[in-house]
Amino acid sequence: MGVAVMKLRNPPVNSLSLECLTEFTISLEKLENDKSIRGVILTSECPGIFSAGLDLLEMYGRNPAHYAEYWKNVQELWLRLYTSNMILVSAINGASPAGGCLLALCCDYRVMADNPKYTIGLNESLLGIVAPFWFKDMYVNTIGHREAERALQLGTLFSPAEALKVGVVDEVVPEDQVHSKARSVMTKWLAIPDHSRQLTKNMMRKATADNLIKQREADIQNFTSFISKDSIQKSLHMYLEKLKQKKG
Ligand SMILES: CC/C=C\C/C=C\C/C=C\C=C\CC(=O)SCCNC(=O)CCNC(=O)[C@H](O)C(C)(C)COP(=O)(O)OP(=O)(O)OC[C@H]1O[C@@H](n2cnc3c(N)ncnc32)[C@H](O)[C@@H]1OP(=O)(O)O
Repeated sequence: MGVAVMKLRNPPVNSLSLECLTEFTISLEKLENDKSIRGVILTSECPGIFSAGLDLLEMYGRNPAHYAEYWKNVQELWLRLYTSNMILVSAINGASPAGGCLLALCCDYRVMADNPKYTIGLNESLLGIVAPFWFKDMYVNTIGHREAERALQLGTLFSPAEALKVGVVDEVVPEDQVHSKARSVMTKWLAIPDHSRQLTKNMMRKATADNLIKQREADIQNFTSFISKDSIQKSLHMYLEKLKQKKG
């Protein structure tokens, strides 16, 4: 039926390393150029994890040129996903913090597994960093200004039930039904003529995408100088240590 399934596979936690981001963007571009493909189901092959978001090791202890290169690729993936002409449905089969949530938010419809261990949200403030304006814009577009304001400040990671209530996801289903539900949602969306759906999607999303496009270079510079600060590097160090200690 012209539907591709993209499975994120970067063990152990599907963090979005530079290599992973680049491969993702290229795969997406190929699908976009394949006229037989009308829809993509985005899911994960890592058990219990949709995506741990941006790779913290790409943002910690590197040089400014690396940060700039990394951020350019984060922007590129976001622009491609958010403005895709294809129907994107995410089958969220695990934890989905920060950049993981961002991937899901780019989709046209989000189905999440009903497992309270899985959480989703933009938790950047918990790491001592700030979600960029275009993450924020997409959050506001999805859940409204007040909910986004609160969730961004608190770095809220929502359980599936909470995510459904606030509108971060569209549907929560038993874990073993995530994929079948994503497929049935896709079938419904495929019934809409592509041209009218695509024009409508473009009308809804263009202003948000253009907002980044017109200041991409400045955004890269902001990110690079922000992430290079000693205080921010210190926060990231502490967060990485906390992740390590969780194990021991
Ligand atoms: C003024 C403003 C201007 C500009 C904007 C500025 C800044 C914006 C900057 C950045 C925005 C970033 C968005 C992001 O996506 S940041 C990433 C946020 N991600 C997280 O907080 C998730 C952290 N991870 C977890 O919570 C958990 O790992 C988990 C729930 C995903 C999985 O838990 P598990 O118990 O199954 O696994 P762990 O033992 O915790 O982890 C295994 C292994 O993986 C490492 N790891 C986890 N997450 C990441 C990651 N995101 N990047 C890199 N590595 C990660 C973890 O440390 C473990 O490593 P070791 O095995 O100990 O080596």
